Amino acid sequence: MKKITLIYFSPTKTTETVLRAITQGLAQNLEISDSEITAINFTPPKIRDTVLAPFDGNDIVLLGAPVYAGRLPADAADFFKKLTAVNTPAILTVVYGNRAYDDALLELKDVASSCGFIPVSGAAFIGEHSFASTEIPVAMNRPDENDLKQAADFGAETGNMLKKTNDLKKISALKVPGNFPYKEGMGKGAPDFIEVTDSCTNCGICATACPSNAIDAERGFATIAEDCILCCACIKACPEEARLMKDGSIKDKARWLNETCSTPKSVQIFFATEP
Ligand SMILES: Cc1cc2nc3c(=O)[nH]c(=O)nc-3n(C[C@H](O)[C@H](O)[C@H](O)COP(=O)(O)O)c2cc1C
Repeated sequence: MKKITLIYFSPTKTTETVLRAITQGLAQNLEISDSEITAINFTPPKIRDTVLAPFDGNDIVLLGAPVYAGRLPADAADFFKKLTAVNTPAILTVVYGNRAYDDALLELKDVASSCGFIPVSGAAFIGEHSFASTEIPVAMNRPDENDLKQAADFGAETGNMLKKTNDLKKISALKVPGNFPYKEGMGKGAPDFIEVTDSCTNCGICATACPSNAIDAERGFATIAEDCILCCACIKACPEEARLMKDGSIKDKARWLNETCSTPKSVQIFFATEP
């Protein structure tokens, strides 16, 4: 009996939504019950201290992360690099905000391979841009119903491929777009771009949502700029909409994305061999 494990970083939850839809199609295709499915969401920093047992040939692992500056977020890459696997098929997914995914899927493939996974399929999905708001929309409401149908179909097609493949070691290497050396990624640290308004009720939901412990409860839940990774999870999680993007370089970037990346992009999927 096969087990499915989803391992993902997803501050604003679009990657999580896509991975769950892929899993649904895969599990249905391979007749794997819910009790054999485990989700490891390593967005909260303390989860990243966990050392996972090695995966083996009874596992199917889905790895997922958003695209940050055309790369994997550094925290996601660092966690993935600690995984180990022997003869384990991996399904790779990056989710990007309708600009481009550049080298992120290639980077994920390279990291997965270096951990011992056998990448069998890969995909780039579109998610609402982290910097987007109702005022400055970018890829709003993606993944939409159509994206999620494609995600489930992608999972099912990967299932078909796995059923036809007797020896994973014999499949050809997965090819995905991207270049090596990769684009320069982003480090930690952000401009002072978030304002906390009087609507804040000190509920602390923003601090819990933050993947980099960058919210200071002692200072009115202000963002600690040097620890911030710009993910905007705190803005999107606030039930009072008390966290706003200030005028400045990040808001300008959101406006640029709104003007430049408004044509909806399509999902792209890749298989190591024909499903
Ligand atoms: C710091 C940062 C950099 C980003 N860089 C890109 C990018 O290079 N290309 C792109 O299309 N989207 C980019 N995005 C948007 C995210 O990839 C997108 O919103 C994704 O759906 C977020 O995933 P999540 O909901 O799982 O957090 C970036 C977002 C952030 C916060």
